[in-house]
Amino acid sequence: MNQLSDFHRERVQAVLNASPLVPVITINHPDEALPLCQALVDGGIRVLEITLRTPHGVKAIEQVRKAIPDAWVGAGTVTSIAQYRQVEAAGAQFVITPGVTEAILEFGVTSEAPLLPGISTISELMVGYNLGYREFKFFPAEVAGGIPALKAFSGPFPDVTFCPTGGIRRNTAKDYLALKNVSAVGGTWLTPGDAVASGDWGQISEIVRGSLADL
Ligand SMILES: O=C(O)C(=O)C[C@H](O)[C@H](O)COP(=O)(O)O
Repeated sequence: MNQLSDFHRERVQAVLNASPLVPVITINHPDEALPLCQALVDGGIRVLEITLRTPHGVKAIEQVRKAIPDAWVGAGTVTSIAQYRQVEAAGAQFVITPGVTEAILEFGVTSEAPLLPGISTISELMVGYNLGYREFKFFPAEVAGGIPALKAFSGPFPDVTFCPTGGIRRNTAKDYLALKNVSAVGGTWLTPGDAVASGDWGQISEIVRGSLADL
C-alpha cells in the first residue's frame, strides 16, 4: 500500500505552522467569499479552511486562491472522494475532513492536495498512522475529550500532532495551543454569522487580531 510522501507531510506541517488559528469558513453567499477571507487575512490569518457546507464552497476556493496568494487556501468538510476531486480541481492547497474512511485516507496519499484527516478516536488515528499520516484534525475536540484526551494521545503517539476543532472559542484556544502535540486550533468563532451577514468585515479583522493577541 502507498505511504504518505514527504511532500504531503511537509505541506500539512507548513499549513499548520503558518497560523495558530484556522478559521472554519462557511460561504452563504458567493459575494461574501472574497471580502470575508480578505478580512481574515487583514487580521493576521494565513490559513483559510473554506468548507463545502454550502454549494458555494468550491467556487469560493477557486476565487480566493487566485485573489489572495499570500494565504494557504484549503477545503473543509470534505466527506467523499468526489468532493476531494472537485476541490483539488478548484486549486485547494490542502483538504480537511471531519472524519475518515479508508478510501479517503488512501486517496489523500496520492492526491495533489495534501490531507489533514479528522479523527476522534485512537483507532481512527491508527488507520491513518499506518499509512504515514502524523498530523490530524481532532474533531469534535471538546466533546471527544478535549485537552485531557490530547494529553492521553501523546503517550502512545508522541510523534503525532493535532489541529483540534469543534467547540473551541477565543478564551480556550490558548489552553489547547499550550499542549506540545497541538500546532493549531480551528473554529467558527472567527467568523460570527451576524458580522458576516451584515458585511462587517472590520469586525471580523478585529476578532482575528484580538484572538491572536490573546494567545
Ligand atoms: O465542517 C467540518 O468539516 C467540521 O469538521 C466541523 C467544524 O470544524 C466545526 O463545526 C467547528 O465549529 P465550531 O465548534 O463552531 O468551532
